[in-house]
Amino acid sequence: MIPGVLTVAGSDSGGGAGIQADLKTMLALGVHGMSVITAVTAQNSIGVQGAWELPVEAVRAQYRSVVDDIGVRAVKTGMLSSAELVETVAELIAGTDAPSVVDPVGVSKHGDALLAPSALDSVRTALLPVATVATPNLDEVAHLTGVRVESEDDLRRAAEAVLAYGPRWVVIKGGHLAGDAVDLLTDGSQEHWLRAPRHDNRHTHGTGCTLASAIASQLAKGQTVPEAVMAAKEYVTGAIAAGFALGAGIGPVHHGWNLG
Ligand SMILES: Nc1ncnc2c1ncn2[C@@H]1O[C@H](COP(=O)(O)OP(=O)(O)O)[C@@H](O)[C@H]1O
Ligand SMILES: Cc1ncc(COP(=O)(O)OP(=O)(O)O)c(N)n1
Repeated sequence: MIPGVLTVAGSDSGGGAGIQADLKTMLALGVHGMSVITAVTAQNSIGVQGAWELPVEAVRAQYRSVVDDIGVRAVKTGMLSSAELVETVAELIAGTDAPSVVDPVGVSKHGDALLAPSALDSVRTALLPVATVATPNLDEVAHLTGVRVESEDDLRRAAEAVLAYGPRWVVIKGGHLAGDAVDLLTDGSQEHWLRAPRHDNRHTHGTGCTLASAIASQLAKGQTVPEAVMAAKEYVTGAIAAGFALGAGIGPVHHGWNLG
């Protein structure tokens, strides 16, 4: 049976990040992707031109439709926009018997806000505690914990600060540091350093969404968290290497790079 994976995230009209990146990743990794749309963005390679949240009852209804009938083997969250949506999604995940990958999306690559500042506390106190794996980037770590990562040496301190909010595992994404693309996966006792060569490719729109969806896809196929994160890192590294120009700005990663 093909395992089902659910993404709870915002729509990116340009197709590089958000729901669109998640569903493409899931197809490329051989799982059945399903979606709960939390917000719609007007977005392209140069930025986010507009964003509209869906009502809480629309999010709840989409989630119940999928989980109650089809069932899910893993859940991934992305753009949640408001405190009310963060708290609703946290409650839904807590009641679902499947691993969850929480990408605490705050701001797009172009600096456009995808989460209200007033929602940060709900991410800390409601969403992170129900995450199997949290995948913050360095900017999200700084906003959530106050820890500023300037080099690889700071990644362990950042991971400890995020783990204090309760996710079982955390991947601190060091993608915005100079040098190799190094991420740290830890549950507080085991540590796995994931290192890949930095690809000198400006077409990196959607890297974070792609990594988190790939982790959820591998978990749905029965891998352990370390196995899933290592396989996801390999997938996102290949997708970045094959990223391509589209529009006038930052193009998307190539989600189908592994399909031949
Ligand atoms: N230029 C790059 N070359 C190789 N890997 C990269 C590059 N940029 C980011 N990554 C990797 O992509 C993944 C997503 O990280 P990042 O881009 O920091 O996330 P986000 O999109 O949330 O800011 C991480 O595994 C990171 O190490
Ligand atoms: C709708 C939507 N969700 C999430 C993001 C952020 O995606 P990410 O993978 O972190 O990629 P960049 O925006 O950093 O390229 C988004 N842009 N839109």
